[in-house]
Amino acid sequence: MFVEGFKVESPNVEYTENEIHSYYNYETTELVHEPRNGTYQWIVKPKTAKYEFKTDTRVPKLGVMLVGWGGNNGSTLTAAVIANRVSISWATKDKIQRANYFGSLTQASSIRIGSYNGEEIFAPFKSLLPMVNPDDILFGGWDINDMNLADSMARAKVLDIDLQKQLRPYMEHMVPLPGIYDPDFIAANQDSRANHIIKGTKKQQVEQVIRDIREFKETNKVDKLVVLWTGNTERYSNVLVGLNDTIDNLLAALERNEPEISPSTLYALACVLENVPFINGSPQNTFVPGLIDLAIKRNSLIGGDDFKSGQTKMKSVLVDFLVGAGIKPTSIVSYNHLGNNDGMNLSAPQTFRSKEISKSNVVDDMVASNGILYEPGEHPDHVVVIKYVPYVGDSKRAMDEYTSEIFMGGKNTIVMHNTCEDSLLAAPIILDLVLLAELSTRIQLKAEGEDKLHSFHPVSAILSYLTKAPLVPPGTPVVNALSKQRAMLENILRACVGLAPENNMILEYK
Ligand SMILES: NC(=O)c1ccc[n+]([C@@H]2O[C@H](COP(=O)([O-])OP(=O)(O)OC[C@H]3O[C@@H](n4cnc5c(N)ncnc54)[C@H](O)[C@@H]3O)[C@@H](O)[C@H]2O)c1
Ligand SMILES: O=P([O-])([O-])O[C@@H]1[C@@H](O)[C@H](O)[C@@H](O)[C@H](O)[C@@H]1O
Repeated sequence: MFVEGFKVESPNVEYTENEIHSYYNYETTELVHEPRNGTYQWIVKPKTAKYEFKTDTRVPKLGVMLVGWGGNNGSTLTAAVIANRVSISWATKDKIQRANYFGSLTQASSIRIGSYNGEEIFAPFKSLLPMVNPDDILFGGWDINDMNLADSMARAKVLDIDLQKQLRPYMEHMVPLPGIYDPDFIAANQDSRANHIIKGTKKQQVEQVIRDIREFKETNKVDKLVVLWTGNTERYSNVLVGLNDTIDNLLAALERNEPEISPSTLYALACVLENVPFINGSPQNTFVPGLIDLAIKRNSLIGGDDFKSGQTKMKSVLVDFLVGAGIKPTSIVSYNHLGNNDGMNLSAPQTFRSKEISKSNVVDDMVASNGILYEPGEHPDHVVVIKYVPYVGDSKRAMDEYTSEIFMGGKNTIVMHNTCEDSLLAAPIILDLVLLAELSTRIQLKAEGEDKLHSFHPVSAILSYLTKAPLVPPGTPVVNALSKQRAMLENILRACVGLAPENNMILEYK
């Protein structure tokens, strides 16, 4: 059965006018590797760590500024939020379609809250904690191309024409702010698009972005702002001692107008200096070490990298299933072609390499988890191919082949074909990223022994479910298995309302 909402009644949970306060027992383990009876053994000691969570339940008026607002993802998301806000429905060849948020974890998935009279009861994921209603988000942003959002939506060729016609009046007055353009970091084929640029030195460009942020907040009277990069994939920046390896070196490099500082790093720098959350939806290494250190020093949320939307999301499910079932993937080939501007930009070797890295590393944690299947350092063959085929537009064709070793020398090959508008996969991911980033800034926690409540670590690991290459705090393990990422996120939010992790034991019925 599905219910619309719930309230927790517990001696460990207190609801006040503006807060939810929970006192939580975190059941974990402590491992030691010690001699026992003359030989070293791994000893597992169950441990209960007491935590306190405090969530500010005042939902802000949220502004979202997208870098690359005029792109396929940016225009599609903006269109979808408007369509939901005004409840647009439109004619398709199959039926009258209504706006929805399918593909969004926060808006269209559910959680189990328990059993009632022998029936499993589920509630909306978003009912766990007060979240911003996406219908209320105010969008803005930057683009190196000056096209308005209605024309950008038409250029993207993602949404049905009848829907586009209804949306045009809402979007034709939306024009991105000029963006920071550096042809050295994206494909040369993007040069004809770049007609809307912030002039000046890199430092002057950062200062302009800061002015843009302040003006957007003031003009729109938003309480909070999140900036998200959905611009073109850049090549990796060289990480060099003396350039971007420390805060001081990065800021000094900015003063010297060093060419090796990428546009995405400049936007991120502006946001960290303004304490505005910045999320990287692309695979490049925007977060160079000096920037990460600055974000930590200023406790300014950063998250990324690269939306996990399709082929890689499926990979992080399938490989988790195979390895978890004791089956040994030995060859993974991921091919796709698409014809949108993203695909055109990725047709350059240097930008493709950024994407190849984020699409390839996603199986590392799952492979490393099973020493029965894999020798130390052993990995499946893993190949990623992306081709640009203009005719198919945003309708990405993904073809995957997984070959595995199975019982008694057998082999199994799984082949998948997956076709859909890439932007219709990414747009709801962008929504979840900005909503969860905003929510996480309203949560404080304190472990037993800490003297006061504090925010999550500014390198936002709880966004991992939504990214191909999760950015995590230094020294933190990277988890890519989708089920574990979702469980981590859900269970942290459950802890904020004093609910135990969903352990699926259902002992009541065993
Ligand atoms: N399923 C998906 O669509 C998906 C999944 C994962 C990652 N991504 C990444 O999301 C990004 C956007 O994808 P898209 O399909 O919307 O691409 P797109 O090319 O349609 O949009 C990118 C937009 O960014 C603009 N731009 C480029 N550099 C800029 C800069 N420095 N400042 C401001 N604007 C800039 C471009 O003019 C363009 O309008 C890409 O990097 C892509 O790799 C997309
Ligand atoms: O998310 P996913 O389907 O694994 O990966 C996708 C790639 O297959 C596609 O070629 C690229 O254009 C998208 O930006 C996205 O990164």
